[in-house]
Amino acid sequence: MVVGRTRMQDKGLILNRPEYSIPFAIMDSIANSTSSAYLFGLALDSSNAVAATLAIAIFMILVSTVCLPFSESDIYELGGFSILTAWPFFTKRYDFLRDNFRKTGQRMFRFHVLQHRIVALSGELGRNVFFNDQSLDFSEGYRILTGAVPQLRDIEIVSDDEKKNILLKRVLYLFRKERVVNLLPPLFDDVQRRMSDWGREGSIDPFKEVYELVFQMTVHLVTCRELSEDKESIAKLAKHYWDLEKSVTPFSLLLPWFPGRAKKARKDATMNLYTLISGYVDLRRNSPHPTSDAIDVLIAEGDSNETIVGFVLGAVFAGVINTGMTVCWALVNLGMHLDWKEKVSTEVQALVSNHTDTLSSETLHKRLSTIPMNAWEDEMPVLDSVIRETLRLVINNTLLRRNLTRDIVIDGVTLERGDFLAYQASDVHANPEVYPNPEAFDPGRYDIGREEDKKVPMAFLAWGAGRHPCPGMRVAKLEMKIVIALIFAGYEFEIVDKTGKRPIALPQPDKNDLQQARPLGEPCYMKFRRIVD
Ligand code: HEM
Repeated sequence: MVVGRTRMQDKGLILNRPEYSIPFAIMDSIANSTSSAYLFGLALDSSNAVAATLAIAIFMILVSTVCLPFSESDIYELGGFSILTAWPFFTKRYDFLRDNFRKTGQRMFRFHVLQHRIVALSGELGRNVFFNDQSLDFSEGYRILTGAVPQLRDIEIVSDDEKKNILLKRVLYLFRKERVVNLLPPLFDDVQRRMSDWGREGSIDPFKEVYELVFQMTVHLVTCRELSEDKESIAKLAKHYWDLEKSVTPFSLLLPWFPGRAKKARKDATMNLYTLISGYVDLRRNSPHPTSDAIDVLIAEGDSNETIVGFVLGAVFAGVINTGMTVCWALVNLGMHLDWKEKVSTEVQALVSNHTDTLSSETLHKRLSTIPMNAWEDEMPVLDSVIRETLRLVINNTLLRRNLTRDIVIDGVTLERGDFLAYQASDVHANPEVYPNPEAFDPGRYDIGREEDKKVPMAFLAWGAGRHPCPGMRVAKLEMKIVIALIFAGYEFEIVDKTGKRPIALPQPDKNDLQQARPLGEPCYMKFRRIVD
């Protein structure tokens, strides 16, 4: 492999590590202290303290950017001031990685976020190490570089649960097939209740209303009926999540210890989430009638309130975003590709007539809720391909790891212990050699005979791969199918722009919008008319 020279090498300027380790050691100590103002003997609430802290922060930022830590490197380093270079990593992550791979022409490049070194990887070799190497930690990268993950440590609730992979274990335990089967009827009730608020005819923003259906179902799956049936509590829960999301700014990620407004907003939102969810855990704990709802199951397992709340926070975060954006885009894609809309409609009609009594006077959602789990999983190949293609086009998250154990050498490049790694799924999902015409919505590319997703190893990464496949896949697919089946069997719909007409151009997701991937430019809407109750 041809390895890029560092910019500093190009300029004949190579600094050794010890020269930058001093200012970064100071930064670390500040970051690790509960408050830099206290470190310097000042009270937090005095305006002097805030000014002093701000001055220290600015000083440290300047020091860190001036003393850019270039080592004698075997990898292309992004030059410039590290803060400025890395800023788009926080604001426009998708573009940042794509553009720098294009610009450098390399399979790997490195940049700095203050004291952290991040290596962006691409290609088959990089992908293989990223997903399979045992030295790579799954959670550190997300915790440190992605602020929207709710963490109880922000409100000084400390538990060892994170280390024990509680979230993964509980998701696997709660989402067992035999458990999920019993949840089908209440999930259909949930969605139906919310959809009936849309009225019989009108127009909705799917990126709000359909997204909310997914939020509702996910909360039901990981908490209890009392919470999921209380519209006001659900709305509050959603608001606290958005408050948390809004509190994340590039500045708050770069200087998480800085006692500014963002830190306070984050703390308040996390506390509000904790109080709300913990209240429902107490409610279930004190109930004389245990149920099979998730909170009751976890109480029976002996989990503390902290563990249960930590699980709920993580599961809602992991569950809603990707499922929400995928089902919204699946509906938009189907609304814009009438041939596929027709095929899905035929498939849904067949499912309904094969598994329900079409002459029954029961409502549609009640009939659908009796369809066996196997039928949802095995008898919807067209919808499966539509979901897969939507995932390929929309879920191009930047996946993160941290190398915690030992140096790893890939193709002559050393990934040092402590380095963060970033891999963007579009590296393969948008590769025209794997997926010809990669921007096109073409669910047929997974058909037998074409099978483009099997052309190279790990060609389809929307559900993860290697050591960390998504444990929520079964439930996420089920949630999407519930929504799509209810819409296809119960409504006529079309995708329109704000004037009520079919958009001239195909709406495209904003891949830098990590929470919702809303359409770029003009919004689009779903115009509907109820046809079957
Ligand atoms: C369309 C929906 C979803 C997509 C596309 C998706 C995608 C992914 C991906 C790509 C990963 C691996 C991340 C990495 O390698 O860094 C992952 C992991 C994970 N997902 Fe999902 N996910 C979805 C829904 C869900 C749901 C509904 C849940 C549970 C409520 C969930 C829980 C998790 C958890 C706990 C992990 C971490 C696994 C581990 O620690 O090894 N996901 N997901």
